[in-house]
Amino acid sequence: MATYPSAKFMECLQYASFKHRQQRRKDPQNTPYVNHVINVSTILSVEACITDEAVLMTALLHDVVEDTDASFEDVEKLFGADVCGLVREVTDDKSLEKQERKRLQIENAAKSSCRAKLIKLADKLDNLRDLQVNTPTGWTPERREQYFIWAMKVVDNLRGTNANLELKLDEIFRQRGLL
Ligand SMILES: Nc1nc2c(ncn2[C@@H]2O[C@H](COP(=O)(O)OP(=O)(O)O)[C@@H](OP(=O)(O)OP(=O)(O)O)[C@H]2O)c(=O)[nH]1
Ligand SMILES: [Mn+2]
Repeated sequence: MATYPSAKFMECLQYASFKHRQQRRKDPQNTPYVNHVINVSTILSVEACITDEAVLMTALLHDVVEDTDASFEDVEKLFGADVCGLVREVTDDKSLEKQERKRLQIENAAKSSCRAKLIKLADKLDNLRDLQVNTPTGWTPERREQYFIWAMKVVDNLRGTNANLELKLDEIFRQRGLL
């Protein structure tokens, strides 16, 4: 009989918390960055009832290549090709201009695999929940509002993936007057 959480899931949690250890979120409380990736994995497990372990592990690793010195090769060596392929799907190319990265998130959302779409939905849900209560340091109210508008365009290209997550996202968009 399988026991949970698995050793590889725990290793993933440890790796993510180590790699993000020096990063903080942009909220006024300077929350440790790892709280965000734990939230994304927890949303998928608790709110979306996902049991696909590679998806839950990738949620923990979804910003590790984008935002730390970890490489895809490191992730593949430690956690295998399946998880690494998913991390690739949810990683922005930081060498591109910010505007282009934002445009590509909208465009690439539609082309993503179903499993990557789940992680992208949970990622946006956590970021938007945070934005409902916080304005990131240095952001104007307009920039915060623009994030909701842009996030809805990304989410629109992820639809048909998980009814529960999409309902929760739509409730936020409704509250902002976007739906
Ligand atoms: N809501 C919120 N976001 C924060 C906070 N700290 C860091 N972020 C990150 O900031 C990004 C949004 O800021 P932008 O200025 O639009 O984008 P940038 O950081 O990529 O330049 C989000 O990335 P994203 O591309 O939308 O997703 P991802 O990078 O998390 O995958 C989010 O992860 C915070 O305290 N609250
Ligand atoms: Mn994220």
